[in-house]
Amino acid sequence: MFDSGAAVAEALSAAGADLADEQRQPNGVDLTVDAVFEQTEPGFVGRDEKRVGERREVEPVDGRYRLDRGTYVVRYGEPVGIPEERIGFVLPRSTLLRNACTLDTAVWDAGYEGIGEGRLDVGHPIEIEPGARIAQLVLASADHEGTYDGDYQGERL
Ligand SMILES: O=c1ccn([C@H]2C[C@H](O)[C@@H](COP(=O)(O)OP(=O)(O)OP(=O)(O)O)O2)c(=O)[nH]1
Repeated sequence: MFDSGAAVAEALSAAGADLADEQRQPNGVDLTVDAVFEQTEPGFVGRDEKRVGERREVEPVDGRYRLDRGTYVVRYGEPVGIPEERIGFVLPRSTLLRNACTLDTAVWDAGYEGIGEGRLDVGHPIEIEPGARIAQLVLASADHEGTYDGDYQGERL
């Protein structure tokens, strides 16, 4: 069972997000793009440790990110808080898909609070304005033991 968009908006507002009316959708809340990065060195995923590799921030040109084909990392503009008994998924706005681009999401855990990131795949060059809505967060009911207490807890808050 998924929460209504109003319930998702309530969870984000409780986490400190200042939502515009157009971000409130029937089934979720749109997230905006705050920054775009290109990875410049390998990251590391080991058995016990992990590290995010260096990246370079893409600067807008004449008010737009002008992105060539490739894989980028985006930072979302809103603080997110995933309530207990919920799991979050961030899906791409369909206009991205309609333009041969997409976003990938991992699991947004119950108890996570922070300003998260996602992978933006650009399959055909696209222009995106900083602050534009690019994704939608939905919340579903979920059983869990414990809440998120990992390295990204509280990131960028
Ligand atoms: O696309 C996503 C998915 C999740 N998150 C946030 C919420 C999530 O709760 C947190 C940690 O995600 P995950 O547990 O998948 O990361 P990890 O690499 O396993 O890190 P950790 O070892 O801290 O669990 O990152 C994102 O920013 N982007």
